[in-house]
Amino acid sequence: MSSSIATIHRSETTDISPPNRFKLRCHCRDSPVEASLSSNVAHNHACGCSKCWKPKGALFSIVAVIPKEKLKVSSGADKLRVVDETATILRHACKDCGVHLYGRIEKDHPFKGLDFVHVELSDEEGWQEPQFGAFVSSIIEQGYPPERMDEVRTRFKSLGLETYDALSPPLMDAIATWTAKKAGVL
Ligand SMILES: N[C@@H](CCC(=O)N[C@@H](CSCO)C(=O)NCC(=O)O)C(=O)O
Ligand SMILES: [Zn+2]
Ligand SMILES: [Zn+2]
Repeated sequence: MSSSIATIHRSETTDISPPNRFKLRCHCRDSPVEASLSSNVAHNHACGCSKCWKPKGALFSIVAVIPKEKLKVSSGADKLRVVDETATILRHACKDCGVHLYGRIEKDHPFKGLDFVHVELSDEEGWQEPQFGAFVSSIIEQGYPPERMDEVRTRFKSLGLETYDALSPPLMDAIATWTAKKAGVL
């Protein structure tokens, strides 16, 4: 399946050696859940949607993708539960602290094969920096005053980041391409 989006992402991620050096940890002081990542992430972005995990008080989540075979839960797997079994992204959260360790897509979907992760759960440096703001208008759905959206978008701009009310154009194009191929029109 060389044309799948997962393959495209795989070729964009950078291998880190030695494998499993980089760990994401939930916020539990005792026995945190731990996921080990063996490559860097891709398409890191600030997401304003209501479903992605963000620290208390934050307006945006920082979330990126990694091929699912590059992520292993290395500790505390028994503490994970899926937040919403009906969602496209099955977000696996710690039952005790609520932090999302990874989100996996199991259904037929252009991003199947990728896991969604939050690199701020790692102590290490060197992760891909956020590349854009996604689902920015979605913060209004969570109570942010619409008249203050200019401030938010201006702040992104000052950081050199474009803002979108969906994903970035390359990701939206990849979704549309997958859909068109599935429908047989491409
Ligand atoms: N307005 C909605 C948007 C939710 C949404 O569509 N989120 C995107 C991006 S999450 C990572 O970037 C998505 O793909 N969701 C699929 C899923 O959550 O399963 C809201 O704010 O809830
Ligand atoms: Zn926890
Ligand atoms: Zn999101």
